[in-house]
Amino acid sequence: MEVQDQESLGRWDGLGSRDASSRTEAMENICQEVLRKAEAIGPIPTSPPSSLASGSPPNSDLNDILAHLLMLSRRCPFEDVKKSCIRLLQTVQDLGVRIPRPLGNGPSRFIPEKEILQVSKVDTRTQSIFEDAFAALGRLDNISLVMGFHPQYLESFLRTQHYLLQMDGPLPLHYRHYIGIMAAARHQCSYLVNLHVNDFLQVGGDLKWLNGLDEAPQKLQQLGELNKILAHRPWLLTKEHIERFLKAEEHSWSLAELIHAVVLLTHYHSLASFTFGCGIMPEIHCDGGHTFRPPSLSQYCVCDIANGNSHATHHDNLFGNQEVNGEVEVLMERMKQLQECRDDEEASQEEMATRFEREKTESMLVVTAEEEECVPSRDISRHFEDPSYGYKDFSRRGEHVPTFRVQDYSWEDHGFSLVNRLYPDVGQMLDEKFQMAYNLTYNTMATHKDVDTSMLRRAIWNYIHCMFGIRYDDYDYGEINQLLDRSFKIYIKTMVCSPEKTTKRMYESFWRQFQHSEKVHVNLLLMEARMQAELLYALRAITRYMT
Ligand SMILES: CC(C)C[C@H](N)C(=O)O
Repeated sequence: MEVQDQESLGRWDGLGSRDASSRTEAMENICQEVLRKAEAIGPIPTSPPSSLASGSPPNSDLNDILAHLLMLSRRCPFEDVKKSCIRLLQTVQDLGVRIPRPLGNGPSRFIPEKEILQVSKVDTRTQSIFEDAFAALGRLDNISLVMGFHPQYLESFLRTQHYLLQMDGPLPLHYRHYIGIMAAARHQCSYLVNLHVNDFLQVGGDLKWLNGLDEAPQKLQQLGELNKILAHRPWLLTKEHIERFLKAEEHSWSLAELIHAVVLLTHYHSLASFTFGCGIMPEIHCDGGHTFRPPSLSQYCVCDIANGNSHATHHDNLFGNQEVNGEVEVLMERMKQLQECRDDEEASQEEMATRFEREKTESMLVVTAEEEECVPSRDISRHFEDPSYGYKDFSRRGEHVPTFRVQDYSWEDHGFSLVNRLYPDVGQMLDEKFQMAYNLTYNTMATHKDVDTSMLRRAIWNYIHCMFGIRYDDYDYGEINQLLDRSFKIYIKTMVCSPEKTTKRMYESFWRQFQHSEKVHVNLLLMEARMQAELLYALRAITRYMT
């Protein structure tokens, strides 16, 4: 693998104890509380009260605990805790209390559960990363489970996220989660909104703020505009925007606070892309992740009943895969040819610039399909004003995206050192994470081994930057059209620009012969490239303000 020596990166600090016994004790306390509550309910009704018909039984405290126990019984990486949760649920059920069951099959709507869980079971390294993540947050979320396909990356991701959210830093803890909510809400990502609403309340956040940005402090309200621009048109950020933050008479921001906020915003915009891009399911203990209703036959797909399938991939066959045979080989052949031509033909600077401009303009015109509207499970629009301000508003009009030349402002030479100066360890962590995503390879292409995939991975990364107007003058953008086909571009464009519109069909229709782990790998590239692009614009504006 081309990645850095993982051991040298070390484990992240301050993650709490990995010793399971203290956790078990805490679990036992919860268990006893649940039992006490369960007994207090008294005789259990044989026919469900009307509130059950809507899927939510009356005692919501108890329900929360039961939902939590259910989550732990499925997701806790410590076997002993997991077992005691299962036992406890059983006991509660024996008392006649209805216990919840998970909705859906596993962490992703797109990837069969069996494939994801297999990975976490066999690999001891992944197992220990999962344990650390659990110890830090008291949960192992679906995002981490899916990223578990790529443990080196996951480790770097979690270390950064943990640092941004929980370690010493310029912004107070509840602000951090609130900013996460604002950023996720920009993309209607109820999955991330729900997670951070819980965290926000847990660190003492004020319930009132959740009614909308206008009920949050002035200081956070100021971020609304930045959130919007960064998420949809980062090239419009100017030093005047930055100035408004730093020079505000009241509620002004320090540079360090602003950098912290910018990193959080970009982190959650791109994580929303990953969430939709991989079809991440609601967490078991959150809204939409479980139900108290008994299973009803009508909810099953007939094919499931007929063939005992518990996941949805059998629908794949309906598309027929005749025409995709050989897709990988064709792509590999193209890579080989490009490699050969690279050596004997050099295009002029003008020609290279034209190729970039052409690709940039074309990328604006790739349409993201809109047939399947997504329904957010919680009313999150209240978290941000002006919900109409999205990518489509200007892409339809064919807005001109100015060109940003990396030789004038790059992450390596400029952005990195600015972040490092103002929020030291984070610069380092982001840098490691970017490199990890960019360099990660297993030298495979579907079933083929020992393939150098750097050309393909670079094309993906540069295509995303190209959509944001960012140009590398040593890259021949002609390669992109050779390597990325239409359905792949549609997926990329949707996932990066309007992630909430990503559909299962889009996920299935690109790279049909590739493994799910490779599609997740693609998502990591997309997510990190997007984050870096947004950051570059924000940091450039900050630098311009400072000089
Ligand atoms: C995204 C994929 C093309 C990655 C490829 N499987 C590799 O290991 O490099």
